[in-house]
Amino acid sequence: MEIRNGVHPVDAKRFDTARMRKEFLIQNLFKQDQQNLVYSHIDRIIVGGIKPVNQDIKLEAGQEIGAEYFLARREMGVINIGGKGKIIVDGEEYILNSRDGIYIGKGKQEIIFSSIDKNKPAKFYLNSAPAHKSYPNKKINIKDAKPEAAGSLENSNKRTIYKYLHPDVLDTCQLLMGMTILEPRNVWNTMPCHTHERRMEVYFYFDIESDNIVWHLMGEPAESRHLVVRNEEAVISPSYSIHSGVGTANYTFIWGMVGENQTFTDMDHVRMETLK
Ligand SMILES: O=C[C@H](O)[C@@H](O)CC(=O)C(=O)O
Ligand SMILES: [Zn+2]
Repeated sequence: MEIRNGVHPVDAKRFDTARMRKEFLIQNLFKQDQQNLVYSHIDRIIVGGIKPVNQDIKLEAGQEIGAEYFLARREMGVINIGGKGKIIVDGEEYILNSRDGIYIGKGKQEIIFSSIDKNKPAKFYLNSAPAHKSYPNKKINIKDAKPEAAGSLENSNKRTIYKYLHPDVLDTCQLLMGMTILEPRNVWNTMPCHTHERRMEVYFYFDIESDNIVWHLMGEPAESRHLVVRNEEAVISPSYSIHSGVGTANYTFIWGMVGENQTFTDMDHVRMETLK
């Protein structure tokens, strides 16, 4: 498991492109037949990709977690962005089509990921956070997720925010997770932007076709920086950082949040004139 430390905003001001990418960008998430996890010391979120092709993948804890099994003291959300897949949780089978998600609660011991068709492998994107109470597993189809229409054509940011792991959909200890889909010819996300001092967030961008890119904007509002993000890459966003982006074409992203509360609207909105 790769470990990432937190970054102080005063230090982050001095980072060059390479250092920005080293600290905040997560690349190569999906490695064939491997579990691939990044552990951030920011709220101890784990971000991962699992792409089973020729074999099933059983989720292993690793010494970084210091527990007998991965979810001994954690909870997890998974959204499949690839072909049809299957997750077996302590013997119970869940079939996940593309865009289906699942919440798996603390205490579940054996979690096995597989693809139904190895020519169209599943790609399981996961977020996990510390948890101290066990809530039931639940599969979430995009139709079960709580949708919120956002943006406008005039601002090139017409999109729908689908809340998968959200108090209106199911109970979790702290993890919130969802997927935002931009409409064709709309390229901006989360602008006007916000921070949320009480939660950190991770954005995972996908559906970026061919050689298009997303310019992900981050940093303190008056000290903004960018990361050039390619398909299936994620960005760690500390609480002090804005998280917004503009693509050279439309794209989709999954956001995950952990921290102090689960109030989606608890955002510190940034006025446009504050941005620098
Ligand atoms: O705190 C909330 C998160 O930043 C996202 O849900 C925002 C988002 O998906 C969007 O505006 O498109
Ligand atoms: Zn946010």
